[in-house]
Order: sequence, then C-alpha cells, then structure tokens
Amino acid sequence: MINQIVSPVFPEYLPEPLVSDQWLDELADGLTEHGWMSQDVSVRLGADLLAGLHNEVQILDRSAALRKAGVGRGADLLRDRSVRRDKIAWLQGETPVQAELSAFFESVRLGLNQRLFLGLKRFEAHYATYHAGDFYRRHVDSFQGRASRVVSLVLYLNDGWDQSDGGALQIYNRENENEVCGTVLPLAGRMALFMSEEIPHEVLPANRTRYSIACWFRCDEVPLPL
Ligand SMILES: O=C(O)CCC(=O)C(=O)O
Ligand SMILES: [Fe+2]
Repeated sequence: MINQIVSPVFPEYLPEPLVSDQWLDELADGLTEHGWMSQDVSVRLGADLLAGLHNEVQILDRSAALRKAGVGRGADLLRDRSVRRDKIAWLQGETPVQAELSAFFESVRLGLNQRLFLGLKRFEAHYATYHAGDFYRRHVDSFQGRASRVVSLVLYLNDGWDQSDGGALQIYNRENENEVCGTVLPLAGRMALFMSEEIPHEVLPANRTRYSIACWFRCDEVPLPL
C-alpha cells in the first residue's frame, strides 16, 4: 500500500490580520493630525462578524432589552429626550461575536497606547439603536480634565444606508464647534474614531432604524464618582 503524501495547500492570498501594525499607524496618525478619522473596516472585521453583531442588536431591540440612554452617570444621570433619544445595551463580551469584537477593541487599545502613550486602561462599549426621529445633539464624550473617556470609536451596522436615511454622524471642527468638518454615513463596517474630549459631534435625526456600537477607551481603572 502506498502512503499518499498530501502537500499542504496554501490559499492564493493570506487574509490580512484583523489588526496590523500599519493599520494601527494609520489610526494613530489620524488622531494626531486631525483628532478624528473615519474608515471602512468591513474587510478587516469580516462579513460574518458584522452580520452577527447586527443580528444581536436587532434581537435586543425587538425584545425590548435596550434601555433609554442618559447623559452623565450615577446620581447625575439625566434621561433628557431633548439631548439624546437612542436606546442602548452595554456589551459584556459574553457572546462569541462580542468576544471577537472585544479582542479587536483590545488590540486597538494596545496599539494606540504603544503609539500615542495615552495610558488607555480599558474600554466600555454599548449597542445603540436610533429609531426614526431619534438623534443625539452636538456634544463631546468627555469633559476636559476628567481623564475618563479618552478615545471614542463608533462602528456602524446598517446595510445600504443612504443620505436620505438621515442619521449621519456630523463632526465639528475642534477649534470652532459651529463648523462642520466631516459627515459619516452609518453604513455597515464603517468606523469613526475621535478624541473624546476634543471633537464635538452630533447624530442627525434618523429616518429609519439605525444600529451602531459605541466604544470608549478610558484611562481610569474604574469610573470615578461624578
Ligand atoms: O452613533 C454615533 O454616530 C455617535 C454616537 C455618540 O456620539 C455617542 O454615543 O456618544
Ligand atoms: Fe458621542
């Protein structure tokens, strides 16, 4: 009997790793030069992960597991519907897709620390749903000197989003908060990254349901009481 020797088969191309050094350089450069950037990361994350996250947030939305988002924390938490109207659910990293996404966020955290010495200690992330008519007025994600949220990352989960669907993320000039300097459509796989204290931004009213994940890289070990 002849032993068949099977030679290893290599794919024609090797998929790019989820997070490469060169890509982390790009993120760090974007944050340093402009304070914000937006990029399509759908190839990097993969269609299965994006679809899995989209599926999960839809189930949470349908099962009324999402809660009205507030502004502030603890006793100062205000659920002011004139400021923001989204509903949220914090990610616990407990499902396979959440675990995979957490690994991605962790690589970004480490990569930014290595390049920008931001001292990011951890991240927190939540799903968000904006139903038709929902918005989040212009704001910054962290107040200067509080040293809590340092870098914000938003990942969008919506297929086939069009300008007429509203719900764009509007980025304002860090020197002049009345000047719009960028608009990001919440298309699946698109990511926005910005300095939490510096960049005023706003979610324009959505005309249909808009799903996203917002993540904050923080430099405190535990949230400080406000
Ligand atoms: O969903 C977005 O585009 C941004 C959300 C946001 O600004 C926030 O949750 O603080
Ligand atoms: Fe924000």
